[in-house]
Amino acid sequence: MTTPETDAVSDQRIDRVVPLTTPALLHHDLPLDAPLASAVLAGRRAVGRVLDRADDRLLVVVGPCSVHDPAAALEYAGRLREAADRLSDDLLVVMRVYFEKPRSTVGWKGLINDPRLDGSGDVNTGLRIARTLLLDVLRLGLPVGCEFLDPITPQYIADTVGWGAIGARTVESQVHRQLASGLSMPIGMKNRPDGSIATAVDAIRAAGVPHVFPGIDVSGTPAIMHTRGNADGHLVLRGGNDGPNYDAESVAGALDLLRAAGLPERVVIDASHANSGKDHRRQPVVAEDVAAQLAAGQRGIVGIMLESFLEPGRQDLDPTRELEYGKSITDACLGWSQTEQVLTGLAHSVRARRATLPTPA
Ligand SMILES: O=C[C@H](O)[C@H](O)COP(=O)(O)O
Ligand SMILES: C=C(OP(=O)(O)O)C(=O)O
Repeated sequence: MTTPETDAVSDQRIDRVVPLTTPALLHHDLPLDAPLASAVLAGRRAVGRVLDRADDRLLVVVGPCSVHDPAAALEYAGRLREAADRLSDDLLVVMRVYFEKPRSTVGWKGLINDPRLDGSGDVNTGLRIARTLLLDVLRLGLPVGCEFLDPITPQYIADTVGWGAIGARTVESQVHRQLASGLSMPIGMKNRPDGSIATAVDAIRAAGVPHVFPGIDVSGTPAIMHTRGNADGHLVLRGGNDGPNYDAESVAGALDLLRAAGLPERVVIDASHANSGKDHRRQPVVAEDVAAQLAAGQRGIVGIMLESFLEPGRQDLDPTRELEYGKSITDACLGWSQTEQVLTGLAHSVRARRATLPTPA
């Protein structure tokens, strides 16, 4: 029996509750068929081989800071696919297809949360658009990379994902470390926004072992998840409040921390975020420095992340103005032509690094 008192206890700050579709329903409507599932598995294996240095190519996670217009993202994917094919001897290209944006304070939280870009929060539509695009990008022949932010959304989309990230703002969170321990793909742990690398190293260790925690299963039913641990965790250096951490000295320091923790000595360098001061024009500078480290024989750098879209820069989400096609509404991105130049330069440096290694007998 409810009374005014019992009614007044719960959900006092919940304005509305709207039913959410289940993961199983979304999978039913938008299935990952057998050929696409094979492509996802091949992508994950390829990433794993680069991380383990069984493959001497460079992992490149490249694409928009966030997807807000699936048509533009798909056009981008078409261009990236051609570049990825051309450079596939040296680069393993994964497209950033980011739908969940962690905000420093407030702001648009990504296409899953708000697909209409107007605060209406139609998550059902957001999930549907996101899964459709993920399948489309896979069909084009590119593995996809996502940040996992919400602990519920992975059941809706994670089957399509070849590489995942836990972001700088959530890397210390037990919820996200547990989540990573159960995710099926390699997960990059970013250093904290204040620059703490030790926190990301802790996250790799925490996600590397089994956990038990409440979650939802694919039918949407509350479930107790018993995970196996994720052995493919790795560090992503994205710079911090006190400056960048992509330089050779920072990389060496990060590799030392990993060694001391008994973890594989491998890092991915994020050329954007605090490594570029969010100025897209600095991403090529970071990439050149990384390329020089590779050419000098640094094998600890296994990958790089670039924020890139069709058009350079960024634009504000302003409801009174039409958005410019192919331009980021979150962080500033490299434009396409510059992206191609950066990718070509990285491929050269991978060849130079290969030349520094002894030829196998
Ligand atoms: O990658 C995107 C942003 O850097 C991240 O979401 C934080 O953005 P904000 O500081 O503008 O909120
Ligand atoms: C939010 C992101 O990065 P970070 O967590 O490093 O700020 C991102 O890569 O979109």
